[in-house]
Amino acid sequence: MSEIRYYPIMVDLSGKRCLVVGGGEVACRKVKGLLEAGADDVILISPTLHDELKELERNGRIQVVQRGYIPEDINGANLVFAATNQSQMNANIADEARKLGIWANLADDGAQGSFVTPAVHRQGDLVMALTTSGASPALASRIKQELALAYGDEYAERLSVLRLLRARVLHAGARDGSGGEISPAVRRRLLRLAAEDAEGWKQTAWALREEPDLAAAELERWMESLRMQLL
Ligand SMILES: C[C@@]1(CC(=O)O)C2=NC(=C\c3[nH]c(c(CCC(=O)O)c3CC(=O)O)Cc3[nH]c(c(CC(=O)O)c3CCC(=O)O)/C=C3\N/C(=C\2)[C@@H](CCC(=O)O)[C@]3(C)CC(=O)O)/[C@H]1CCC(=O)O
Ligand SMILES: NC(=O)c1ccc[n+]([C@@H]2O[C@H](COP(=O)([O-])OP(=O)(O)OC[C@H]3O[C@@H](n4cnc5c(N)ncnc54)[C@H](O)[C@@H]3O)[C@@H](O)[C@H]2O)c1
Repeated sequence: MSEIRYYPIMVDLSGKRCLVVGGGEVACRKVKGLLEAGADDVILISPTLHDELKELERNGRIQVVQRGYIPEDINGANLVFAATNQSQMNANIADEARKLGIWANLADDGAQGSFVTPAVHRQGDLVMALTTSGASPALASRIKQELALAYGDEYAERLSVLRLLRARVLHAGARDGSGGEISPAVRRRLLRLAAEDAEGWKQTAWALREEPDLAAAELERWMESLRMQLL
């Protein structure tokens, strides 16, 4: 086992400057992962550029500085990805980042960085991120594919309905079908039951998609049927 035990967190990247150094396949994968996560301030430094990076620059998704890295580049960065094919250069970038208290990722020597990037499966609000702590990135990628099969696109819809139900149940003074206030203990049980209910959300999801005017009524119907199950 590696000596590093990683702590997973989910970071909101909006307004955070992400600096990617290198313009090859690996830098490109890191950039795409950042953009998928909503990063809006991605700067890439590299003398050569993968085609997809050129396209992302043309579309204004990232800023590119086409030259080799210089130490000043790191100023103002919140996260740094050192993904050049020069291991000494990657190590220097990581040293500078460490001195400045900036978090850095090293593509060629994960353990020397302050964080590693996980393999990620997304379906709407569902975000599954996993790591093998550097033991086998290829297995991380494989497990991600297995998760993608088990957690397909219905999970995006299921979560959008659960989010609505949760807001409705937690809404201050939420009432049940007969006008009684729902107690905090019952709310918790109701929300757990809703998460376990593999079918109940589907009617609301259908309404949201096809007949938005019916969605609120469908949500009430589902909540009421869950509440009846608690009695
Ligand atoms: C998960 C993923 C995320 C991403 O990059 O977005 C990711 N690597 C992926 C793929 C992949 N990388 C490599 C192969 C070839 C097979 C192999 O070598 O095993 C494949 C497989 C492929 O290409 O299919 C080579 C490789 N990777 C690292 C080193 C250097 C070293 O060992 O330190 C070398 C040798 C370089 C060389 O040969 O010189 C290092 C790291 N790679 C990590 C993440 C971090 C640990 C994560 C973990 O263990 O879970 C870590 C430590 C640092 C980091 O990059 O953050 C992404 C899958 C994305 C997806 O499919 O969604
Ligand atoms: N973490 C991972 O998932 C993973 C996977 C495969 C490889 N790797 C490692 O990552 C490194 C990069 O892989 P790649 O396939 O993208 O390599 P690559 O050779 O395709 O690209 C390297 C890029 O770095 C740029 N570069 C070189 N010196 C630079 C400098 N001084 N400043 C800025 N940019 C510079 C090059 O111009 C090029 O664009 C490899 O050397 C390998 O060790 C990591």
